[in-house]
Amino acid sequence: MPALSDTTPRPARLGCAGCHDLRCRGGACETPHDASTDPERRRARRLPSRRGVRLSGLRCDRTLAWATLQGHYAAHGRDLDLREAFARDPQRFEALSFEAPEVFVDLSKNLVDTATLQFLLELARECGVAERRDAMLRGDTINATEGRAVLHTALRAPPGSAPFSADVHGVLDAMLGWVDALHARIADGSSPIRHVVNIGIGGSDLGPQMVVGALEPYVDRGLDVRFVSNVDGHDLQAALRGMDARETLFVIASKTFTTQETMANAVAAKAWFDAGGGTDVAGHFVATTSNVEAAARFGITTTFGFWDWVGGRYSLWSAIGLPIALAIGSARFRELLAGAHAMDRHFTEAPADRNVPLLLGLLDVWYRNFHGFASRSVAPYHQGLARLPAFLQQLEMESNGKRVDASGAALPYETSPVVWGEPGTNAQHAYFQMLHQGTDVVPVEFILVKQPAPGVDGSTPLGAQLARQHRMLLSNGLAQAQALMLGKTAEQALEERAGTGGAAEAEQVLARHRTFPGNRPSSTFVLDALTPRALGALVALYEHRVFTSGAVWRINSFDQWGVELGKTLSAALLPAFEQRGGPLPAHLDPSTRGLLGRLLG
Ligand SMILES: O=P(O)(O)OC[C@H]1O[C@](O)(CO)[C@@H](O)[C@@H]1O
Repeated sequence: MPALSDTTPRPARLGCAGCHDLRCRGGACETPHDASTDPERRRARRLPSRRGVRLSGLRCDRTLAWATLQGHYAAHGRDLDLREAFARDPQRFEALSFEAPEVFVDLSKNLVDTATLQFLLELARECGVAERRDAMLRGDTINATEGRAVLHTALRAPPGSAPFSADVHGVLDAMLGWVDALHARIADGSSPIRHVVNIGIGGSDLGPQMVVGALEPYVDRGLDVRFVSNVDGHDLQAALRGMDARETLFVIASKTFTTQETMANAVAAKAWFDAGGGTDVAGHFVATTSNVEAAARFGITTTFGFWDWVGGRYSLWSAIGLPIALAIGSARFRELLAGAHAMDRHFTEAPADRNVPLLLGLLDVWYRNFHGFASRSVAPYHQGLARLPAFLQQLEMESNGKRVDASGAALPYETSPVVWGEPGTNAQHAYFQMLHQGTDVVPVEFILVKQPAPGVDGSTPLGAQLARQHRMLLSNGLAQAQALMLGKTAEQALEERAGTGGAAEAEQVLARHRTFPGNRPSSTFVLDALTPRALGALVALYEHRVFTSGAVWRINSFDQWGVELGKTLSAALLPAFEQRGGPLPAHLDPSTRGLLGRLLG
């Protein structure tokens, strides 16, 4: 078989080899070009820049708006009753529902009124959210602890409209050209590739995996795209079961190309490929990374690159999106980018009081810091979005799960809520009991998609049945939001069982179990259809929402130092597992030592 790389463009250019700055054309670079080999200089380049930690605006809890919101919460917010609010204001739905590109958002079932939103918008103004957004879009080093700009928005901007446009579109065109060529060869029978296995973890897995699942009806050329992330070898084994090495393309996806799990799985994949009679590693392994040199050392010659200003959890728009493009084709990948760009423009241009990501981020602050709600549940009523909660866990909790501000000062207020969820209707039969009757209030986010997948229509008996099921799905989603808000009184519960003949006392007790407090908040997002464009817009909506709450909380939403300690300790423990039988390390705490003994014994 011809090597896949034969027809491929050269690896993506990653900017100046010395300073890794894409703007640098060599001659203008003040950093000696041999600096990349000098660890001291490399470290120095990563030091926080002063520019990055100089934050505009006030710390949120020192603003006037914060004090106003505290008063508003005590006077109106804490006791706001949604049922009364709707009875008082027949226009509440119209006043509190919003249009963003591709996504309609109903916030009217939340514990807010228009005054709450005005005070929250004032908070955003005092905290300098718009200034921070503009600094991000300009390419300022807002990720100060890593000395990096944050420019995922540039990845989906049309040519010439954002920083690094030539580089971004150079890689994008090369990657999509490569995808088109492979698809053409699959179509004319000259490529045996049938399966793609993306090996990556975190941002190099969750985004592409979520998108490929969501856009399954758009899968092109019948390519079967799978994802392997866990260092647990069962993950890889399960993904490869029944596959033929000659028909398999591996995408090794890692921004750093050093991540333990991904590297281990890549080695295992290579062993599987060799054992399966594969000979052409260069033709069956490609890499998506910002560390082209490491990919080359692995023996990979086809690499699509990206830049240090693309954070892992914001990277599905970059070369990390290769498995998405392989699954749905280049034109639809461009639609995904276009949808995200439309949301970027909305976030930049829409007036604050109609700016949906801004309002959602502020609502998160309201619930977290004033109501004290510690978690939010996301319930997509679409099986394709099954991995959305997992994707959002990384996006939101890795971004905003911080306890110091961007300058390192300890924060006296709470930051990221726990984000969790499952697709409806499955979630209803699992944890919705707690949402309706538990002791904690958990705001819920319902995501409803008006139209079923293309082809689900009444033209065949199966299509008609699936269309009916789609109607069931939507009625379930809508009903759950209704039930959370309306609840059921003890009197209603008693009334329902009137005449069933139960003893009065027993009926009273039962009614208490069958009572729902109601007044539980939810937001409902409505998409017309789960198209690539709509999904792009939805994901960008979440990205900007997380940016907004992070900016109010004054944290660096773009680093992730909290994942480092565990990695270091794991590397220190590994030798004990590898040299089985040797003495246990003496310095360990008694619990870790005891468990280690148990595992090694
Ligand atoms: O793409 P890489 O470099 O393999 O990193 C994978 C993931 O690991 C993390 O650094 C966390 O461990 C994420 O932020 C990132 O998405």
